[in-house]
Amino acid sequence: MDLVLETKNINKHFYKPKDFHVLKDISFGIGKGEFASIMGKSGSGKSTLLYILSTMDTDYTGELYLNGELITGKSHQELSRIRNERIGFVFQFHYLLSEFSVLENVMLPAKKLAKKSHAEIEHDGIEKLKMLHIEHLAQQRASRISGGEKQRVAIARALINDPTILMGDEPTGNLDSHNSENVFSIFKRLKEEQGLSLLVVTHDEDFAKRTDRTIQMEDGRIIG
Ligand SMILES: Nc1ncnc2c1ncn2[C@@H]1O[C@H](COP(=O)(O)OP(=O)(O)OP(=O)(O)O)[C@@H](O)[C@H]1O
Repeated sequence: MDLVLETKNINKHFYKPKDFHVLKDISFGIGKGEFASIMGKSGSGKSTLLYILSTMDTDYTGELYLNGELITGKSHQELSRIRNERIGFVFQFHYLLSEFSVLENVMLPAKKLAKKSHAEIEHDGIEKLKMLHIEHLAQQRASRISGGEKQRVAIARALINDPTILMGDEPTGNLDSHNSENVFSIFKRLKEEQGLSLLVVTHDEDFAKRTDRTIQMEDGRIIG
């Protein structure tokens, strides 16, 4: 199977207030079209790992590959481009710009990439909103929509540059069960209809059970 993401022996320490070995020999891969979840107790290292996988943290040893390409060791400028082009990220909180419209929020990462014209980006933005059944909210201010809708806008924004992998750090952590189910269905559909790969940290066992694979973490290690 083609791996969109692979890690080899990732180790990380925090040195303050004292030496703490937070990630220990993390080696695993995510295949194309795979929907994987990461579970583990609070403090087991899930967010720290996701920070490294999303190329935001470069302070570790070991190797990270995206689509077979070694990412470790690249410059911050290169990493910023790679992140914007290939990785979509959804957080527990939506981080939308509240004074901007829904469509403007969704368009932002594509504008930053500056590969397409404004009209093309707008067209893509509407397409993503349609895919998530929220095109009727396009001109609405982000501050004036519901929590569940905001998370769907955040997903649309994460998809605007057609990433190869979508990562989530407790993307349903702030949602009620109805909206959590909605987000799960969207992720499942993205996998099935678009062959998107997904890697989601969750505390929700029901969510994790329904993914293709759950990676269990304990004390900085993968234990299953
Ligand atoms: N900047 C830091 N400096 C020192 N220790 C840190 C730092 N960030 C996190 N830690 C510690 O590293 C460990 C792993 O943290 P991390 O946030 O990755 O856990 P987690 O599994 O995501 O937890 P949660 O489920 O509560 O979000 C914790 O013991 C935490 O206190």
